[in-house]
Amino acid sequence: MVIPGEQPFFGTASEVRPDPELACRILVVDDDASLRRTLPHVLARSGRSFDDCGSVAAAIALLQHQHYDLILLDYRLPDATGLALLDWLSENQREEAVIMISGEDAIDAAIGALRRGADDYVRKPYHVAQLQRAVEGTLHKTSLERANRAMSQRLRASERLHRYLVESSPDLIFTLDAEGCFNYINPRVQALLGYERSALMRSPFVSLVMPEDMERMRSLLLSPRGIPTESFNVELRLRRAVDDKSGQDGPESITVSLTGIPMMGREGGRQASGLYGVARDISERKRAEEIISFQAYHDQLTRLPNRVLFKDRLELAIAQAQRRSGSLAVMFVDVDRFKLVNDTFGHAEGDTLLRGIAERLSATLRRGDTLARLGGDEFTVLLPDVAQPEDAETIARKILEVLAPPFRLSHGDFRATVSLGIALFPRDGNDAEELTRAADIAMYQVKRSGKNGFRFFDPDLNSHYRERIALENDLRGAVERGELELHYQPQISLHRQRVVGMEALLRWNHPVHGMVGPAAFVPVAEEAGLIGDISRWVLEQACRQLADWREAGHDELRMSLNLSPHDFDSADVVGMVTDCVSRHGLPPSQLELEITESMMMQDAAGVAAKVRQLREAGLSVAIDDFGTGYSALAYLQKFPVSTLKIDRSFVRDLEGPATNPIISAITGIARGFGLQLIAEGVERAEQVETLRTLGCDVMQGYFFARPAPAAEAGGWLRAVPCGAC
Ligand SMILES: Nc1nc2c(ncn2[C@@H]2O[C@@H]3COP(=O)(O)O[C@H]4[C@@H](O)[C@H](n5cnc6c(=O)[nH]c(N)nc65)O[C@@H]4COP(=O)(O)O[C@H]3[C@H]2O)c(=O)[nH]1
Repeated sequence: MVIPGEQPFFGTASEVRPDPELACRILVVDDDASLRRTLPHVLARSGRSFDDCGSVAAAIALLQHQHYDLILLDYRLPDATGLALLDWLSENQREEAVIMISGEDAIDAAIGALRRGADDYVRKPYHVAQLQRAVEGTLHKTSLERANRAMSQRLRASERLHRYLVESSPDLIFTLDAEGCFNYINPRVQALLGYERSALMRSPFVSLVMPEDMERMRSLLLSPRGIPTESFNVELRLRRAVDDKSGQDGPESITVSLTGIPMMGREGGRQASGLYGVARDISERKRAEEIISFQAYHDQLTRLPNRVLFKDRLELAIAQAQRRSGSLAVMFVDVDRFKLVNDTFGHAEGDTLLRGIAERLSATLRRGDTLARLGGDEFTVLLPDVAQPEDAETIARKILEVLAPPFRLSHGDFRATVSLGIALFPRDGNDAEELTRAADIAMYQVKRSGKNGFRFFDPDLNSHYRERIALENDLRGAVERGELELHYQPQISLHRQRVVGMEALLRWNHPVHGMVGPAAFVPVAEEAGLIGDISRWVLEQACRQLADWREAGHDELRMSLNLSPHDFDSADVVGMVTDCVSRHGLPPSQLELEITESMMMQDAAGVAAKVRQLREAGLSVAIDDFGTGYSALAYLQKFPVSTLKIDRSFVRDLEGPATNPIISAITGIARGFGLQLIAEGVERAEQVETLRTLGCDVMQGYFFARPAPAAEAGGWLRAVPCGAC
């Protein structure tokens, strides 16, 4: 369809109103030269201009280059009659008005002229006033005709424009009669709903409405009062035609936003004579809204309800149970050793396992139950209708059973077990939070007592675990919230009279409890699977600090930091450390990782191999509590460490020079294996003396300095802490 030009429908006043004063050109065609001279004077008016000529041929020559408003045409001309010029004008579809002036008596001449399109006929001799009247009258008439033509043209253009706008609208536009039946509908209906326009004419609008919305629309459109008299906007679903030809079924309906505007009767009555409706297809938007809302309330990985939706459902179930004095159960399910799968086989395998577990759990539960994934390896179950605790117990057993067969992962089969805690409403809590926490505590008790089982909440153990769980919850996100800090304790060489190393020691600046030591939270972090992130943070901070101190000129300084046994569970501990060291441009030997003797003894995740790789990468490795375990010597063969730290307990028991055979043995071992030796926990001057005489040079302890923030520790690099002086 051609888009009609956008002209204003109402032209300017001057365009449509006839105005005799308007500029106008008049051509006088007469062989009488004196008449040609006189007429312009006689007919002169402001805005009028005149041309003249004496023959038909001369007139045609002028008309080929010029348009006139009026021609005063003599009948008899030397080369032809004025009729010839009239013929020419008509052949050339010219719009000039013509007044034929003639000396012919015969009425036929006048009739002939008027038939051929002359607008008026003046017979010679004429009175001047007669000619003037004829001229005025003709000009007035032609200007009226012109205005009329312009108006019709605009009307046509406007009609085309409006039709175009309605017919090519992306929205469905229609009108309904007073009975709610279509009496106009634009072609868009074909594309949107698949119906022929003609098929819908005279049929009721509600026949297109889906059953879910039918009642609403029926009462809106077909109330006893008839079509509504106020505009309205509703969302509704319209039925699509079944496409038999293409065989494609497509969606059964589309969702539209319908704006209805009543068309009031012409008499200005209160009754609407029909309805003008515009329906916009909002199916896409609706679908997007549904997806967004699904994502907001569901876990992406398993597509199970998430924490928010679970809480919502639980609150609803509690309200219902309260009303009917019923009971319900909440289960907290935590996958045992999940972190091991994730760390050893990678996240993709971890995800597969979680999806598999979610599927099996879903299949075990009934329709009304809710299984949710809270995040990580934690699932919760809401059993909204349990008559007695045994019912929940039966389901818990079923869950353990259904998980028993191994899961097939690409690395091989994995037997997943879960720890499951159960809380009952109203016995263990009155609201969603209390119940979930109680189930969590019960689950935690299962974990502590060997995992792979279930347990009901036991209020006697409540307060202890509550604290513990609160700590764990606080600890989540402590890194992001910037609550962790590193303090540094100097390691001093007596011989060199300076600080040769710093041990990075973790602190948690808790918003309520203040500065918390690692002993209070590192085990919790390890159990909760949070230690990996914390260790990564410690490594990053310590390396950055060492790089700063090196830049300040302390380029021989060594940095020690503690790794958790759990860090060695992770496949990429070596990569993580070497990457961090090289990112900060540190010589690897300047970073010392402290591991404990117990880690070596367990060697569960191949600690020995990883220590070897770390050593091969040039890093230093220290045994932190050397001498506290057994068979220390045997381990030294297997673990190529670089440093032994004499445990605090031996230093504490030092009584006098050479009285401690263990320390003598350790110093001997260090010498024999070519290892560095550090005594830790040195608190008194006598201990310093004894250690010195036993051959231990590097010491660390409160005697020299307590661990302190980097700014203070930096000061010891310039002036050795006083104990060493
Ligand atoms: N009584 C006494 N104690 C002294 C003396 N000199 C130092 N200490 C304390 O002894 C601990 C030495 O650290 P550790 O044996 O590696 O033992 C550390 C280490 O095993 C662990 N830890 C510390 N920071 C981290 C860390 O970043 N990651 C991991 N995984 N564990 C850490 O927490 C343990 C305790 O750390 P802290 O509470 O900082 O306690 C530190 C330190 O403050 C002294 O003269 N007398």
